[in-house]
Amino acid sequence: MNTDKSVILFERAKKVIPGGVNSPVRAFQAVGGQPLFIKKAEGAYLYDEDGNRYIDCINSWGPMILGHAYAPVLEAIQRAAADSPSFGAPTRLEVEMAELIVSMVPSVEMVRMVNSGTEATMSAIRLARGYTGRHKIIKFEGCYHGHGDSFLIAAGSGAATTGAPNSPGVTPGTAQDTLIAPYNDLQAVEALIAQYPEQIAAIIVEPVAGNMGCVLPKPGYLQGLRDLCDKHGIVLIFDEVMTGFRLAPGGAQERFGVFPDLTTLGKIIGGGMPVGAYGGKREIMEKVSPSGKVYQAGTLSGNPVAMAAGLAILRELRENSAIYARLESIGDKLYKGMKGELEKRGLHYTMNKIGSMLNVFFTEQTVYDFTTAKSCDLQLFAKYFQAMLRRGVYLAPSQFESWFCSAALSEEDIQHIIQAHADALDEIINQKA
Ligand SMILES: Cc1ncc(COP(=O)(O)O)c(C=O)c1O
Ligand SMILES: N[C@H](C=O)CCC(=O)O
Repeated sequence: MNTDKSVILFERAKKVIPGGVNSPVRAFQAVGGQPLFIKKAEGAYLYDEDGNRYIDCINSWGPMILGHAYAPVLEAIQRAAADSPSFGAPTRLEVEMAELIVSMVPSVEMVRMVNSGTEATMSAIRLARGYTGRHKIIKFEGCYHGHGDSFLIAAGSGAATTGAPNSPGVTPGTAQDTLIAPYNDLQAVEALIAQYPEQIAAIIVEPVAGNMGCVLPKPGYLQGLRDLCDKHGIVLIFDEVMTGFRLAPGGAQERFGVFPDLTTLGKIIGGGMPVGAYGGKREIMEKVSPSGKVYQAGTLSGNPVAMAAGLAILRELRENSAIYARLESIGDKLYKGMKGELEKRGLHYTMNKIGSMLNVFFTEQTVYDFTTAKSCDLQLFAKYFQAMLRRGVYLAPSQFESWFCSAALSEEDIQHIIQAHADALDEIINQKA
């Protein structure tokens, strides 16, 4: 595979962009080799600068749920851009977007648009603090909520691969207000609440974690968090930046039937444009400025081009329930096919899956939190990643990320991925022996 153009671009990039990338995980540090520079994408495929084609199993980290260059989204973007890309004033599109989100996400009564998932989570905890008058928050080891200071403590995703889950630059004052518990451990949460009575403003959780690989909540875990929050006057925040509109039209909360006070959204709501949102109970959301005193603002918030793209995709997801059936079936086929290939070889590596999120963990332990996720053989994952890439399958370049399938994958693509997985296993296991 010739990747000369990517090699040259990376050399140029490293001179002018820290690490050569605009987001750390893209640098391939966890898997070796060097990143591919992508020139275009269509449907299920990415094309790099050298013209190589890859089946995309990340889909821009989630947003491209219906595949790349999806025609209704492109048309909506072009129409909106022709009217000028930004006004910095209220628009009809924002109202339609808010109405659509409220109609789809069960616990959201009011919503505020921002520009990224990070902004959404930062704003949500500020709001929870303003609402409760308390300072501390609980987050879970290996969960990632963007790069706000309060969240870069025991963080997953790229932070887990760069060896900096607790980022330098976060002040001790900020860090002391973030309390950490293992994912899926209700007793640890109870212990923190007992240790800091009436001091905890919010519990923020990925209802299905995707930033330590795909890790599912144990039965009763989310309801347990809900009950603890109700008992102790704590705001429950579901970070549905990944799971929102992916696991169901109403996200993980619809799928599990557990409803938070606040929800953070991103990725899919922008259809590939930079968007985030936070929303929830009216009583809490009305504390946001200018109806309330909790300040939050944004020059480009509710940007018309981003709203148009998001509306095009959300309308499709709301109106066409066959899409979710297709996503479930894709996830099932990949899971069964790939698991079958592991079993045929007597390999007991763990696979986790829900809907169209899944991944293979190179550990024999059941993976239910960050400690078990970290038991993976990361070198083996790196070899697997490279072996899949050589076979034209583009995975997230880290063990601590979920796969995100798109509905654009054909039966042929699914079989290609399963065959690539089988061949990659043979290659890396032979190398190991
Ligand atoms: C669960 C979760 N929350 C928040 C974020 C932050 O979103 P963004 O990268 O758009 O700032 C991400 C992804 O990065 C995420 O996966
Ligand atoms: N896990 C992150 C978001 O989903 C990966 C994207 C990034 O950090 O660039």
